[in-house]
Amino acid sequence: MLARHQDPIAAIATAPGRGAVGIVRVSSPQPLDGLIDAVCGRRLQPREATYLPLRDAAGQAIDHGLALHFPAPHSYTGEHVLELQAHGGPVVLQLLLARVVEACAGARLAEPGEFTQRAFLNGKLDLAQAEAVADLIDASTEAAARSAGRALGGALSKEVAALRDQLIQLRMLVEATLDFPEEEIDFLQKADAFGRLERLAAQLQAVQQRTRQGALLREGLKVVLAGQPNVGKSSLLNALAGAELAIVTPIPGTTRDQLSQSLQIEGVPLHIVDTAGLRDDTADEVERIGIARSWSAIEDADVVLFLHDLGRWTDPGYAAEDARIRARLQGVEPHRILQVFNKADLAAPPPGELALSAKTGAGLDALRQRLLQVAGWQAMPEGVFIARERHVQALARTGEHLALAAVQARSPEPALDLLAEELRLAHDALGEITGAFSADELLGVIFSSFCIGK
Ligand SMILES: Nc1nc2c(c(=O)[nH]1)N(C=O)[C@@H](CNc1ccc(C(=O)N[C@@H](CCC(=O)O)C(=O)O)cc1)CN2
Ligand SMILES: Nc1nc2c(ncn2[C@@H]2O[C@H](COP(=O)(O)OP(=O)(O)OP(=O)(O)O)[C@@H](O)[C@H]2O)c(=O)[nH]1
Ligand SMILES: [Mg+2]
Repeated sequence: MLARHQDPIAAIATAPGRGAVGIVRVSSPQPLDGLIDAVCGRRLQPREATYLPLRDAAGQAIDHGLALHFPAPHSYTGEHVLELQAHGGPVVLQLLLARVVEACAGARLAEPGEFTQRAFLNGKLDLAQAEAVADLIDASTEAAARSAGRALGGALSKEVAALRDQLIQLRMLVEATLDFPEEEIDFLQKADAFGRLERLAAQLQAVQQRTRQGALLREGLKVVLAGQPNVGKSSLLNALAGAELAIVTPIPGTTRDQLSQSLQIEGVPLHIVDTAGLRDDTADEVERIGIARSWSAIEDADVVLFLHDLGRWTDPGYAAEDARIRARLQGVEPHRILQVFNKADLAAPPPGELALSAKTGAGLDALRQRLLQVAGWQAMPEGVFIARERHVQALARTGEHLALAAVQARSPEPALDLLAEELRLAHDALGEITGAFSADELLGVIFSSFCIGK
């Protein structure tokens, strides 16, 4: 494993396919002078773009492009980096890639995320920032991109560092006390150790709140449109998307297969899934399969938008079917179900219920706001940084250990060794976010999800 981190690595850093310009880059712990001589035929001024022929083994130009040399440690990876910026055709770039691997002793193709992994290993980025690099590339809305930019700039890392500094001070107090058992409680009280613990827990909650918002921006919300046939699920999808994506007809059972569309509300990505209308009595084999898929989509949903038809709401047959669906929805946590009444242009909704008309567009804005509310989104004035479920979980574990520490602190006879141990565990959990205490395995999972060349 260690030896692999010493290999020179090379990759095409730009997106696959045709482009105006494409970049091949190499990163190596060893100086790249031999490679530069071979491919560029001359020395390069550090960090200065030079236009020249990029040569193959026979000295023939593969392309004319820009070469850029970043000697270590002043590069993205912290290693020696050479960039060849060529014309962006796939064949040209493949030839250049093959050429640098051949001309650079010991070089191999980079694995996904390996350049960024090296930046992490060389201390150029911490783990939360490295993840933000991938999130910036994957961002599907402007809000997500901006908040990934903030995380890459170290916003999450700074908040975590502030918590960690407080925690370290507290640990020092407690650990010091462990060595002088006679005076222990008195000493801790004088140093306001327990007050510090409470303030730290409060500070953690604020960071957790912001991190959850960041995770929502990254993952988005999966909203499944469910309900009986013909209630207007596909019409609602089309109305939210502002385009005729799904087929709409007055015939019940129109939608057979799922149709997903990603959109955004105030920058929060929303993945809307239209499903086949739920009913028990269909004789149609295709529709039955579609309905089975509807139920599995409902299980996967963050929010099930359970849609009703006000035109038929008082019809006994409709009500009976509705009751059957409700019974089957028992397994879904109530906070994940959002009841919505469609076709408000035909009849008034039951009092207090959310109503809309997919046909006229009335009530759509209220629905959007309601979805954000269900998701737990709070419009924060600027400053949300992107985050991942992994960070949310690590903060939650930090909080659990702080809570257990507080139990000791509040007890009339605190067990200081237990208090110290919980604080240590809280510290470890916090360290996972920036990678201070990350297992190799975790690092592997994180970096392998990057695109190649990053
Ligand atoms: N052509 C090109 N564009 C790119 C990248 C790249 O690698 N190549 N990046 C790659 O993802 C991003 C930029 N990231 C970079 C981060 C650090 C350094 C760098 O040279 N750092 C030095 C010097 C810093 C300074 O002068 O302030 C250092 O950290 O010491 C370069 C690119 C986006 N654009
Ligand atoms: N008046 C009125 N009609 C609507 C409204 N929304 C949908 N419809 C009509 O209701 C019928 C069914 O609409 P769809 O969107 O296909 O319903 P669905 O729930 O997707 O139906 P299935 O795919 O069969 O499950 C169509 O004729 C729509 O034009 C509405 O708000 N008001
Ligand atoms: Mg439909």
